[in-house]
Amino acid sequence: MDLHLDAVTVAVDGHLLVRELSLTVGRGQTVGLVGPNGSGKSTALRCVYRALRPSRGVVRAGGEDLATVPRRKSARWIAALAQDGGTDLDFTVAEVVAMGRTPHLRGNRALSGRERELCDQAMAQLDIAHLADRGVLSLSGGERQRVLVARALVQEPKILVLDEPTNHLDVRHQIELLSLLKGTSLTVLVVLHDLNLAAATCDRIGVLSGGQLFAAGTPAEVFTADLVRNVFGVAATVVTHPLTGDPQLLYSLASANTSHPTPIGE
Ligand SMILES: Nc1ncnc2c1ncn2[C@@H]1O[C@H](COP(=O)(O)OP(=O)(O)OP(=O)(O)O)[C@@H](O)[C@H]1O
Repeated sequence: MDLHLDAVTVAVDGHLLVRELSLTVGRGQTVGLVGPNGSGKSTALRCVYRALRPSRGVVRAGGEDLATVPRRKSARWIAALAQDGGTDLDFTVAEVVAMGRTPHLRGNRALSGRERELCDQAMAQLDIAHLADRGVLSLSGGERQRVLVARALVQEPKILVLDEPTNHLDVRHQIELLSLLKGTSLTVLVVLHDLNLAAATCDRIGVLSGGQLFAAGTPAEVFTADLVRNVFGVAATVVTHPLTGDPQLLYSLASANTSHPTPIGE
């Protein structure tokens, strides 16, 4: 299922948080959204998983305007890992993962054998099977993050929306999660702060600055020294990864520009 943001604008209390954002994630593609803190990435994602309704513009999934799709139906299509996702209640890991099936359940129906197998598979894939009976409140940040990704996979969505999914993850789990995203046939829109991991993972990149799309294209098209300087205010050298051919950015601490770049359009 493809995902299309068409001139999405979000205004809150007179502030434009996202302006005229148009972005397409083709079926099965992984598109990364990058940009400085406060540039509107999470706000854009919230419009996709319907935590927020755009003030103007349309979000379409499979050609249908999400604003007109019943919530139960879109909950089956779209799984989200939000920045502040999770629960304050001490469910077990297995229970939280099984909650991913909620949009598919009617009444009090118990999980089928296939659904339980799906949960076990996701827990094994995210390396949390050994934590199945632990309360989620006792987990480390990275363990909890992996539980939430497993819950999203168990939902068997067509579209996966993830806001900084590598938060709290050690380097092995970051690589494992992003390899999983790269290998999946799902349509994925993911916010990432690590530009090198974004370049290695994503088919296409959208760069937000000041709530607007500053650039979009393949990682090689987008990640140039000029762009990184203009958008992030940082000097970087772009090299090609010797094994994968992906563009990778080398930074030097001495090159940090402490004056923040001016948001586009101001
Ligand atoms: N309800 C609100 N009222 C006013 N401003 C808001 C509201 N929600 C978000 N903002 C502001 O909108 C801007 C965009 O926020 P958003 O969370 O989308 O940024 P982001 O690019 O995801 O940032 P980060 O990289 O720090 O997670 C920020 O400056 C934020 O303070």
